[in-house]
Amino acid sequence: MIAAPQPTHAAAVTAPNAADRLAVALDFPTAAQAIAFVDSLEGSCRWMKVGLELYCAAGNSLIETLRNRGMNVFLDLKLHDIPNTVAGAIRTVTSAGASLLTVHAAGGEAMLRAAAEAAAENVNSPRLLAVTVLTSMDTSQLTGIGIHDTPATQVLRLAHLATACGVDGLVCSAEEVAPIRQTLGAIPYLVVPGIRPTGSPTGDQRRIATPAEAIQSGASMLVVGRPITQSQNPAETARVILAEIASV
Ligand SMILES: O=c1ccn([C@@H]2O[C@H](COP(=O)(O)O)[C@@H](O)[C@H]2O)c(=O)[nH]1
Repeated sequence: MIAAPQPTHAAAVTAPNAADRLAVALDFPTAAQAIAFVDSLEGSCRWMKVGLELYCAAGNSLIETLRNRGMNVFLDLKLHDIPNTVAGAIRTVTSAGASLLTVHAAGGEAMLRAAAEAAAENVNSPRLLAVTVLTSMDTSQLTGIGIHDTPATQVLRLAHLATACGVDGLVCSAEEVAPIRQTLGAIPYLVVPGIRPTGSPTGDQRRIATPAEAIQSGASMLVVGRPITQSQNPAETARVILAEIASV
C-alpha cells in the first residue's frame, strides 16, 4: 500500500484552515476502536489527539497507522517527571511521527528547559506544548493542591515560565487565551480543550467554551473529544464544529 502524502510540521501547525484548528481526542482503550472511529469521521478531520489511555494500549505503531491515513498526530502524554527522564522520553518518541507533544508546565523551569532542548536536537521532533492548568480544574481544586490563586493567575504564571523556557505553545482553557495574548502576543500556539458545543454535557470539564467562543478569544487549535466521539453521527458533529470554527 502506498502511504498518503505527509504534511510537513510547519505547514501542519500554521495553516489557518478550520480542519487544521480542530484535533479530535481519540480517548479509546484499543487501537482497533480508535481506527474504526477515525474511519467513521469520513475524512472530515485531519488532526487526531492520542492521549495516555490509547498510547499505553497501542504505542508508536498507532501513530504510524494514523499518519498512513493522512492524519497529523497530537501526542498528548503530558510528560511530568525529573528533567533527565522527560528529555529521554522526548528523544524516544521523536521517531514516532507526532507533530505535537505535551509536557506539564508544573514540572518547573529545569524540566521545561530540558524538554525544549531535547526537542530541539532533532528537526523531526514534535512541537512542544506546555499544559498550564488542566481544564478540569477550578479554583477550589487548585486550593486543594495548595495553589491559592485563580486558574487564570496560575495559567498566566505558568505560561510566562514555559515560553521563557522555549516551548512552542501552551494548553489552556478559552478563558485564559485573551489574557495570554495580551501579555505574550500572537506568537505562542494556544491549544484549547474543554470545548463544549452548545447543549453538550460538561462531564468532568470545569473551564469550558463553545468552539466559536474559543476561536474568537484567539485560540490556535481546539481539542474536542466526547462531543464528537460519543455523538450518534460523529462525522456530522465534526462537520458542524468545523463550520462553527470557520464562521468566526
Ligand atoms: O487541560 C487539558 C488538557 C488536555 N485535555 C485533554 O483534551 C481532551 C478533552 O476531551 P473531552 O472529551 O472533549 O473533554 C481529553 O483527551 C483530555 O485528556 C483536557 O481536557 N484538558
